[in-house]
Amino acid sequence: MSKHYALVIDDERDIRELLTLTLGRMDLIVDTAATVSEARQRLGERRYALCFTDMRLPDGTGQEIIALIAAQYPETPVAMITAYGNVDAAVDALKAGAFDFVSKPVDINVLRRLVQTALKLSEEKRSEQTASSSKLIGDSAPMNQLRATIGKVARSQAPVYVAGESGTGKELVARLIHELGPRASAPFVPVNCGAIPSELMESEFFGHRKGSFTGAHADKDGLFHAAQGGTLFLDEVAELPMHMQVKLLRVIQEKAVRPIGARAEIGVDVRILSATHKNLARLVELGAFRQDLFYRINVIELRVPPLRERREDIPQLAGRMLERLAHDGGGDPARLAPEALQVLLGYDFPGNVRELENILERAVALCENNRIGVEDLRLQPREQGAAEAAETWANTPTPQAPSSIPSPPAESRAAPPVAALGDDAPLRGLPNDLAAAVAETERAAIMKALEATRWNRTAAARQLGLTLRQLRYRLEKLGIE
Ligand SMILES: Nc1ncnc2c1ncn2[C@@H]1O[C@H](COP(=O)(O)OP(=O)(O)OP(=O)(O)O)[C@@H](O)[C@H]1O
Repeated sequence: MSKHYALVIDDERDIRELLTLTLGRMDLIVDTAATVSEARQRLGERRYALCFTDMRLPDGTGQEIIALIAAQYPETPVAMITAYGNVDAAVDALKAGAFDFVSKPVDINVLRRLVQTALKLSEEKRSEQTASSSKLIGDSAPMNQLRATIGKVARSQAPVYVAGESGTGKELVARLIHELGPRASAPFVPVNCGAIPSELMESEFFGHRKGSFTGAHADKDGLFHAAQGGTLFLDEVAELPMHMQVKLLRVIQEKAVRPIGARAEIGVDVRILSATHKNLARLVELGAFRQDLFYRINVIELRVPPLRERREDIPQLAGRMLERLAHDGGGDPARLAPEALQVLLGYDFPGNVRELENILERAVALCENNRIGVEDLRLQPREQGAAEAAETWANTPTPQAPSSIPSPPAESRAAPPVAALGDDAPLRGLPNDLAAAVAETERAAIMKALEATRWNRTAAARQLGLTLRQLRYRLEKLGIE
C-alpha cells in the first residue's frame, strides 16, 4: 500500500512533535508547519491525505487554512485542533469546512478513528477526481491517440498549445494534462483571454498593490499568483493584445511577475497551457501574434480533432450526455430513435461537441415520451457550417461577413457601445424609440447569426464581426438566453 502524507500546522512545537510521533505510529509520514505561509508552501509541494491545523497561527488563522484547502486542494480533509471544551471553536471549524476537530490534550483513540475516516474520505475524493479525468469520451482512433499524447505531455513541464476548432474539448484536454501531471494537487486556473478588458489585463494577470492606480483599494493577487505551483490555462490566447503579449513573454522567460505598483518581482512556478480556435501560426504570419511568444507557448502542440473527423464517437458521446442530462433532471435517460442517430451521424457539427450537447439538451426538452425523434433535433438539412469552421481554421482571420453590427474599434472594446449600426437602421425619430429600434435591429441580426450557427456563440460572433466577449455583452444586455 502506498504511504500517506499528513500535514500538521501548529505554532507550538510540543503539539507538532506529539502529533508527528502519534501519526507516525499510524503509518503516516508527517510534515509540519508553524505558520500559514509555511503551510501554503508545504501544500504546494505535495498531496496530503490529511491535514491538522491549529486555530490561531502567528500569521493567520486555521479558518484561512481550511478555506485555502477547500479552494485549491479539495481532496485533502482538514481537522482543526481546538482547546479542550471549546465547543464554539469546534463548531466554527466545522462550519468553515473542516471535516472534524481534535481537542487538546489529544486522545489517541479519537485520533485513530479520525485518521481512518479521513483516509477513506481522501480516497473517495481522489477517485471522484480520477472519474473526472475519464470525462474525455470517445474510443475512435484519433481520440485514443489524443489520450496517449495527453498522458505523455502531462508528465513534462513544457508549455503545451492546444489547437482545434471551437467546442472540440480544448479546455477539457488542458484540464486532463493538469490532472494527470505532478501539479494535480495545485490549482488549475483557466482564463479566457478574450473576456478580460484590455486595460484590466495587467492587473488581472500580475496583481496590483493598493493605491497603485485609481480604484486599487486593496492589494490584489493576480492569476499567476493564483496558479502558483499549478497550471495557468490561457484560453483564446489569440485575443491577447500586443502589449500583453510582450509582458507575458517576459514573465514566462523570467519566471517572475511584478504586481502593478510593487517594487520587487515575485517568483512564479506555473505551467502554461494555451489554446485558441484560431490558427495561431497564421496569425503570426500576419503579424497579429508575436512570433517569440508563439514559440514560447507552443513547445508542444496538440491538436484536438473536430467531431466530424471522428463520427464513430457520436453514439457514445450522445449516450453519456443523455445520461448526464437525465441525472441533472432526475429521470430516466432519453433514448435516441435510430433515425435520429442516423441524422446525427451524418451531420457536420460546426460547433463540435458543444453543439452536440446543445442539440441534445434542446431535444430532451422538446421530445415526447423520452424518445428523441429526428424532428426533435431541429437540424436543418445540410449546412455550410462545418465548411465555414474548417475554413476559419485554415485562413484565420476570415474575411468579415457583411454585418449589420460592425466591430467597434479596439479602444472601445472594454465597454461595447449599445449599438453601432449602419445607416440603414430603422430610425423612428424620438430618442426612446431610437434606442428601441436599435435594440430591435441588433436583436434580429444576433438571432439570425445564432440560428445560422445553431447557437454556437463563437461562430455567431465571428459571423457578426464581434469578439465572443462583445457578443456575450450584447446577449446579456438584450436578455437573450
Ligand atoms: N471528448 C469529449 N468528451 C466529453 N465531453 C466533451 C468532449 N469534448 C468536449 N466535450 C464537452 O464539450 C463542451 C466544450 O468543450 P470545451 O469547452 O473544452 O471546448 P473548447 O474547444 O475549449 O471550446 P472553445 O474553443 O469554444 O473555448 C464542454 O462541455 C466539454 O465538457
